This record gives sequence, structure tokens and C-alpha cells, in this order.
Amino acid sequence: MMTAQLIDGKLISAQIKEEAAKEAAQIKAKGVNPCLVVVLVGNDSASQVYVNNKKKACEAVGIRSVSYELGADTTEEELLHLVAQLNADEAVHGILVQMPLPMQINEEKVILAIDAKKDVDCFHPMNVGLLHTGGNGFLPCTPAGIIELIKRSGHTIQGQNCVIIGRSNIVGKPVAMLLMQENGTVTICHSKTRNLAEVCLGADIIVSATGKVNTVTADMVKAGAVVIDVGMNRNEAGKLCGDVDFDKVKEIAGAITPVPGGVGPMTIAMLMKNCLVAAKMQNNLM
Ligand SMILES: Nc1nc(=O)c2c([nH]1)NC[C@@H]1CN(c3ccc(C(=O)N[C@@H](CCC(=O)O)C(=O)O)cc3)C=[N+]21
Repeated sequence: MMTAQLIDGKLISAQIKEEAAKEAAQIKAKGVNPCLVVVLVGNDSASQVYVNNKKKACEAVGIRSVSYELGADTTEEELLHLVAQLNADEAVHGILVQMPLPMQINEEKVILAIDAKKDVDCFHPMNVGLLHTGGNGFLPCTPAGIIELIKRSGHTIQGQNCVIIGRSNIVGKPVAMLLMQENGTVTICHSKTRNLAEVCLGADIIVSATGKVNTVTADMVKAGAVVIDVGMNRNEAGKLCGDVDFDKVKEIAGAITPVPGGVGPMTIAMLMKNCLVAAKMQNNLM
């Protein structure tokens, strides 16, 4: 029995990519050819999958995509040199350096080196700061995808109790900011939070981003709550699964995202939107 509404990230992301394709055509009609460069260092197999998905999305939307695949032994200096070259290239609008990077490379240094105007991940401290002051421009891809999933599946954020589990720079913290901007009442929980189950039981919306299987179990979910699963884990059988005990939670929740097919595809759809924002910003089309 399935009581909860299944929030279809594949379907919603397809709609967003369709909208982006229309906008890409308009931008091209003005003589600008949006272009994303993805840089992958090393040969992590999960990263390969994501990078391929990004390429496919670019093709579908009509964004030129170029990828650089560098060896696992690439030095920080070499990567920074490539970033500088891409910063200077007027034909390149978006630069995405796939994380995580091999340990000889300082990720923060690389993020800082990317021109903030080309930072389609919205990881650069300038863009993070703008996000916090309500500034416009880039939105962080996974958090923005979560907001779209909630809204486009018919749920309101305004006035709702939103509980986030996880405080990472790429999901927990920025999604808190976006939910607050949507007038949600936000609580951020993490590994040191006391009475996590109790806090979650008060939530109308739960966002789990811990990377730990079974972070959210049925006893933690209020009847009818919206449950967004950002986890990307492998279970004992090697199968991709989220943070949420899906089979049991779906009997209690009002709506739930699956993994795969939930937040993941949305991240890529929102990346496409940021690439168009980048192309417009750099050509005074905003
Ligand atoms: N600079 C940078 N930017 C990122 O945005 C970034 C990154 N580094 N490093 C890794 C994470 C992870 N990430 C995903 C993107 C798409 C799916 C995705 O498409 N998932 C599909 C399929 C997953 C599969 O089949 O393995 C799904 O959930 O249905 C997942 C994860 C982007 N990330």
C-alpha cells in the first residue's frame, strides 16, 4: 500500500529542462551561445555518472557542453591554471569543477579561483554571501531543486515547520536559507542534535541530507508530512538508496521523493538554469 504522494523528480526536472530549452533558444537568437565547462579530476565512478547526466541535460536544453577529464594525479597548480584559462575565455559562461577533488588539491582554493560570474554551482563565497542577503543571480542547484520539487508538487512552504537534517555547505545550510526566503520556519539538525525524532515529529516538511541510510524512520514522521530525501547511499546490496526508510515512511508521509528519481535529476535541471543565468549575466541580457 502506498499512501503518500510520490514526488516525481524525473518528471518535474523534464518540465524545467523544457522551459530552459525555450529560454536557451531566445538567448541564442540574441547571438549568445550558452556554454558550460565541466572539469572532472580522477576517475570516481559515481562522478562519471553525474558528469554524463550533465552532458545529456545540456544536449537536451541546447547548451554547449565541454568536458575536461584530468588524471587523478593532477596537481593543484595545473587545475588552477585550467580554471584561470576558462575564466578568461569569453565563450565559456559556466564552470563546474566536480567535487570531491583528489586530496592533493584544496577544494576551497579551487572554488575561490572560479570567476564568481561563472560559478554555476553557487559555491563561491561571493555567491553564497549574495544568497544570504537575498541577492539575485545563481541559486545553489540541489537546494533550488528541492524548493521546486515542493512547490511544483503542490505543497506550500509559507508558515510550515521545515526540519533539515544535515548542515553541509552544499545542501543543509543553503536549503535552510531558501526555505526561510519562502517564509518557512526552519530548524537545522545535525549529528549533535538531541531528540532528533521529537524535532522531526514537529515538521511539516523534512529535508534529509546526511548521507546515512535510515536517518529518517517512520516513527520520526508526522502523518501527512512532506519528506525530501537528498541522500545518495549504497545499501548492502550495492543498490542506490537515500537517507529515508522509504517503504515504511511512505505509509505515514503525505508526500515523499524517491532515490533515484527525486532530488538528483532536479540538481541537474537547476544547473541548466544557472548556465542560462550565467550566459545572460555575461552578455547584459538580464
Ligand atoms: N561541483 C559539483 N557540483 C555538483 O552539483 C555535484 C558535485 N560537484 N559533486 C557530486 C554531487 C552529486 N550530484 C548529483 C547530480 C545528479 C545526480 C543524479 O542525476 N541522480 C540520478 C541518478 C543517479 C544514479 O543513477 O546513480 C537520480 O537520483 O535519479 C546525483 C548527484 C551533483 N554533485
